[in-house]
Amino acid sequence: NRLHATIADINFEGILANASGVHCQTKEELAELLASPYVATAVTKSSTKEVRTGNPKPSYYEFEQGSINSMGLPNNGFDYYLDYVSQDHSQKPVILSVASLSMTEGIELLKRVQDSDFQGITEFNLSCPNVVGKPQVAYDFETTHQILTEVFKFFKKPLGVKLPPYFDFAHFDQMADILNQFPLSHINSVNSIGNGLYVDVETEASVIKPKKGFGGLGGAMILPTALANVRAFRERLNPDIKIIGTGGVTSGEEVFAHILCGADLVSVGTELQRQGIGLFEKLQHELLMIMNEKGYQSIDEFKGQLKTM
Ligand SMILES: O=C(O)c1[nH]c(=O)[nH]c(=O)c1I
Repeated sequence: NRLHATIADINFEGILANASGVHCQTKEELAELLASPYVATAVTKSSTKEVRTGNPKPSYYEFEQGSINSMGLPNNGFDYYLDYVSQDHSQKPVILSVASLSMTEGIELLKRVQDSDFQGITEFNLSCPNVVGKPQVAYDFETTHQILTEVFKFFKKPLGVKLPPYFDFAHFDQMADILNQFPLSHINSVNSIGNGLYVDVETEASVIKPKKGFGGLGGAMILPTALANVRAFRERLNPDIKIIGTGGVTSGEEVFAHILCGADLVSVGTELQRQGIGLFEKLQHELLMIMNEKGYQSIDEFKGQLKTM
């Protein structure tokens, strides 16, 4: 297969996935993703111990250049998703996303994953920007180091982390130094650009209700930030730590660019929300066309091979 990847000894046929949060709230949505021959894996909505309804609506808004969301971590509860991923989906791996409303809750949930029958990949979301009063954990390097130190005392299954975008080389360096201390299966980079603000000039108002209109940015406009983060971490991280590239994918071109920067899998959020599951066939077709034009048989021939001047 020309499009393949391996994370934590788990093989993926194809390289496309949903971004956590999109088309992954219910078992039906997850099953629909897995049923698509163009989807390599499904990532669950980040889950918390308790069921959450999330922030008041409207909490999602799309505009030409992308999207803004302040969903507020709505989810059907950890047990619901652990039950689903623990069922046999042998035809495809499923990634379980776990949120951390607090260090103690995150650790408790990961202990339950460790003690469960689930043998797949868990992704610890350290970057939700929309829980009122809660900071994005991964912007606090000391706390991130502390949490990962605690977690890896007991967690022996494949574990990755969902990271927010960073914007400073000192932060790329500091975060990579921390991550390289742990046997992580992968990082997923980037989460939305936190706390953007979209203003509707006609109504002179913000467009989502939570947090006076502040929310995470996604879609086409975040591509350069997403690619920079994928590239920066690929250059800095231990090669055993794989990368799921997320952010700004609307066509095969951006999938190609993510791989060129070092991504092993590529996940899609805003555009998936817009176009639905049919998008994956389009993305895979476009990627293969680009590879044919360039004479690449497999993505291994160009993965991480971004040229510089
Ligand atoms: O508001 C959300 O539910 C949300 N929204 C995002 O853009 N990223 C996240 O990690 C989460 I947990």
